Amino acid sequence: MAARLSEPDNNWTVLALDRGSASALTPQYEVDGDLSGVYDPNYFSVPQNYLLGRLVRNPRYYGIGGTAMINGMTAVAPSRHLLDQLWPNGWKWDDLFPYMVKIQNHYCYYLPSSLTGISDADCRLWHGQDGPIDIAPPLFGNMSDLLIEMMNECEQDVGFMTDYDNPTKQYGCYFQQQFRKPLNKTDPNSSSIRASTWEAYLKGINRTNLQILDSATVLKLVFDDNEPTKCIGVVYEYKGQVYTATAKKEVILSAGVFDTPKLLQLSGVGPKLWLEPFGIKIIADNSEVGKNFMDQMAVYTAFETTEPVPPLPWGADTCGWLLNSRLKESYSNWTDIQIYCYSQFPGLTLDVPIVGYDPILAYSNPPISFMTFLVFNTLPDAHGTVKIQSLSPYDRPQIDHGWQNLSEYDQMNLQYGVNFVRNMTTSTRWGQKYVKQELFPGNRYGGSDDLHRRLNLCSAYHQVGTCGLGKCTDNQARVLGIKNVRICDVSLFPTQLNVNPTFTLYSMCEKVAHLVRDQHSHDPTNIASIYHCQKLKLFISIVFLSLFLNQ
Ligand SMILES: Cc1cc2nc3c(=O)[nH]c(=O)nc-3n(C[C@H](O)[C@H](O)[C@H](O)COP(=O)(O)OP(=O)(O)OC[C@H]3O[C@@H](n4cnc5c(N)ncnc54)[C@H](O)[C@@H]3O)c2cc1C
Repeated sequence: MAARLSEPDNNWTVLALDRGSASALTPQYEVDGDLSGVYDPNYFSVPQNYLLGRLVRNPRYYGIGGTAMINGMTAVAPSRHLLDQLWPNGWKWDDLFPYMVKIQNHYCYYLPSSLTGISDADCRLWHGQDGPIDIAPPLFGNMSDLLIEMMNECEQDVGFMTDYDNPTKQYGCYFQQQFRKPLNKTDPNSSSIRASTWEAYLKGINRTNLQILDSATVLKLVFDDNEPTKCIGVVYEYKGQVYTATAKKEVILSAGVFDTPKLLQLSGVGPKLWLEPFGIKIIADNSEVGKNFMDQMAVYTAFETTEPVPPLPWGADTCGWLLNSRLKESYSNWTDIQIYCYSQFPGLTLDVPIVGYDPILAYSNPPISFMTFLVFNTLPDAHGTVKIQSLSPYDRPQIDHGWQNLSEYDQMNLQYGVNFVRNMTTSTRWGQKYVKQELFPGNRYGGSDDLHRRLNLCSAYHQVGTCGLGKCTDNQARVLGIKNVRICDVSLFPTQLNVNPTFTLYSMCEKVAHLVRDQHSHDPTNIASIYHCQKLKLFISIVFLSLFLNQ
């Protein structure tokens, strides 16, 4: 957002504020692993009844680039049908698709289709080449027999997708595509780094009209004394001092699914009933701020294999499925289950104490080959809330996933996924050749899949929805009830997706940048001015983007 809005032809100045430190920009975060761990800022939920009182761990990352600096880098387009049926006008597939193309620099343009699995025609139809974000496909030429045989098995069973971004065929099994930048585009053996938004949009940019300030924590929004619903900037803390950044045009909140609703609520924008007990002056009784919180849910299974399961070339996690549980008629046009298989447990040592993952497998470091299957219910019924629990901007909000009593659908969807994995590993030719036995849950819970779920269900880390389009905002992403504040992060999702969120998020943010540009390029008050706040000249932020005008 900051990069787009500070493009020279806009003639605007932008200030990007992020509470994280500059350590994000060290080479450690350019490596491709999923770095999420106990040292990240973990946002825990309140106890969840269905989990027998366990908390849900929600890792985040503070720093420029956000949580995508520690994520699994999976790049996947959403279902065309889901957007068309469930998303508001202006945000259907045809509206977002141009931006999906705009973000991409896809490797189907640089490598032969025998390696990428994507034909030249499909490459041109579904992928972009001029965008800032590198997307690396799996390299079919460099795969082990185990993976090729899995692909063949899938092809016969549920179908294999060589390109899951092709919306005419988004069902079945796949090898993962990633936000990944090989250092030499045309060399399939090149080493590669994480293609984060930092790397894609901001690294190396030197613009006098863009200031990026890390270690700057936004405390609240500032409103005009004479026009109480008009936002005119933000208050933030930087190196122990408090400053006010005045925004000539807009503030754009991108603090994520937990902190965006928290900041709105602390600023007096949210459900009156939630804010009044804290004595907060109500600026706008927007009853949707912090509601509609949705997280995909995940359970793990593990199987002993006859040989080690290699990662894909470029080190990507191995394979996955997009499936339909057929439990809901209204979801029949898109998938509602995603299954990942990993050559081992992702973050094995990290989630163990928290999600209750089988301690025997986790701590004994078994001298055996095994693979794990992670089953996601991508579109759960369960909805929760995110609300402030104190007046301190440094406190995390109270997070309730709404996993108190899971609906029949939510439980059966997960069961369908686990049954599918069991069938794949025991009844197919591939399973009989490569899989020895179920390690987890195995008979750990006396054969009870319900207990397995209750003791192991965890977040799939795809939390969305706490200031959704068309509910909490208008369909231009402007927060209802106040002026000059827009959202651009996963809180803006009006529904869950059938897949991982960031590919869609980046496309949405490109669209939001477009909307901002459209609105203000016709604004007759587009007059030059630069504001000084104590020691700083002010412009706009990514995390809290205050749009200004240039001189
Ligand atoms: C372990 C893990 C693996 C994942 N894997 C994938 C994957 O493979 N593919 C995928 O698509 N998605 C994945 N996700 C999900 C994805 O990473 C997130 O949905 C996405 O990064 C959220 O982006 P966001 O911009 O909404 O928020 P964030 O990325 O969380 O950004 C919020 C930013 O706001 C800043 N901030 C917060 N409060 C303040 C404040 N008061 N003042 C100033 N700054 C503030 C933070 O420092 C942060 O930089 C994964 C998530 C996790 C945790």
